[in-house]
Amino acid sequence: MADQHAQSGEDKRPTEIPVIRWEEPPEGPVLVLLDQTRLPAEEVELVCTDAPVLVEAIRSLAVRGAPLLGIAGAYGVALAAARGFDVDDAADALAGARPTAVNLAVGVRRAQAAYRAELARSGDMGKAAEAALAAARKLHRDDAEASARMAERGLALLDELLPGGGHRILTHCNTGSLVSGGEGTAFAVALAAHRVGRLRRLWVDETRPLLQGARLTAYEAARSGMAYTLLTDSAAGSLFAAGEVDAVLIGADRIAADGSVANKVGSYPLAVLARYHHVPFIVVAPVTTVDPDTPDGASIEVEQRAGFEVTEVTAPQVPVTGPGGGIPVAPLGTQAYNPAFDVTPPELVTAIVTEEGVVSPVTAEALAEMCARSREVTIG
Ligand SMILES: CSC[C@H]1O[C@H](OP(=O)(O)O)[C@H](O)[C@@H]1O
Repeated sequence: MADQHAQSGEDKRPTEIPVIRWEEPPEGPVLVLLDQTRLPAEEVELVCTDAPVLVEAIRSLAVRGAPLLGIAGAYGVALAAARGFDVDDAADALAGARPTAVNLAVGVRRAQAAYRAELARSGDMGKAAEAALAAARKLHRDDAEASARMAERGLALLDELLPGGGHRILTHCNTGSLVSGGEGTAFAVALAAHRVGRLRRLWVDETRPLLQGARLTAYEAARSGMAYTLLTDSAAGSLFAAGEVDAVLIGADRIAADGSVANKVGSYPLAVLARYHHVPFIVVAPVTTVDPDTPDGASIEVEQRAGFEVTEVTAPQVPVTGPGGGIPVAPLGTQAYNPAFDVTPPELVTAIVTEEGVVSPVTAEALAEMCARSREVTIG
């Protein structure tokens, strides 16, 4: 099978530009983002001066991926506070920008709570703004640390489940440095395996309709020097049938209390294929993605996105004619079904890998115990 072997470059972060950074130029603080809608063709920075600009960046997926959304949301609250905007209005707009990834609201509310607590304590809005920024910076640091621990735990699990090394991993969407304060979630595990010579190949689902796999994961894989192969989402089944997949590694946007996993649309079919072909289906996500307040999969709000993302493709070098600003690939007026995520039931999940530990089998009790342990660590 033809391999797309990445050019043998040294292992480096997917871009020379940080995915997200806070800056304080003379004209006032800004949040600078790597615009992920422009990758892989261009590394373009997006400068956010207030919450509404950041809300649009979240909605357009210029900044995306559950853990990074939490970090960006927290910085967004700090930005509103630092620039004297209404913090509660900004927090509500940011938390509601995308409904499925619980991390977004978690990050926003943490920074908002820090702001409110300091304002109540000191009555000083400047100190309150600094408290919100400190909360955002802590979330950023904590996620980087969580990413490293998930990579370590995930690699250990792969080695346990697949003795002999030479793992052939299939992944979906994008879960690397572009969704994280560190090296990501599921992709970080593949990267760890690559670095110790135990990744034989990364199979990369293109991930229609927004092609996070083709545009972003292939980009990160190429920069890492690992062997990877891009495939259409519909080709995954034949890979399983050919015995070419040793494990599936995916991220998550929200994990309900019963262990149901919301992730990029196309994840559930992979879980069914994995079960049928007796292949481990592993979810890698920080504890901030587990939502004890969402009881089960049916309670997860799945973001429905605009149909033109399905009926059109965008190619910057080609004049666009479609109502969505893209090139129509379906008759004009075609209605499209475009859920951004789907939900995998816990019984199809082999393990959930977090920075606090591995939950397997996935039960509500095991998840609750892991979350309680995490809170003890956080509070401690
Ligand atoms: C590990 S978070 C990455 C997660 O986010 C992606 O969704 P989106 O690109 O719409 O933000 C996808 O669900 C990934 O698994």
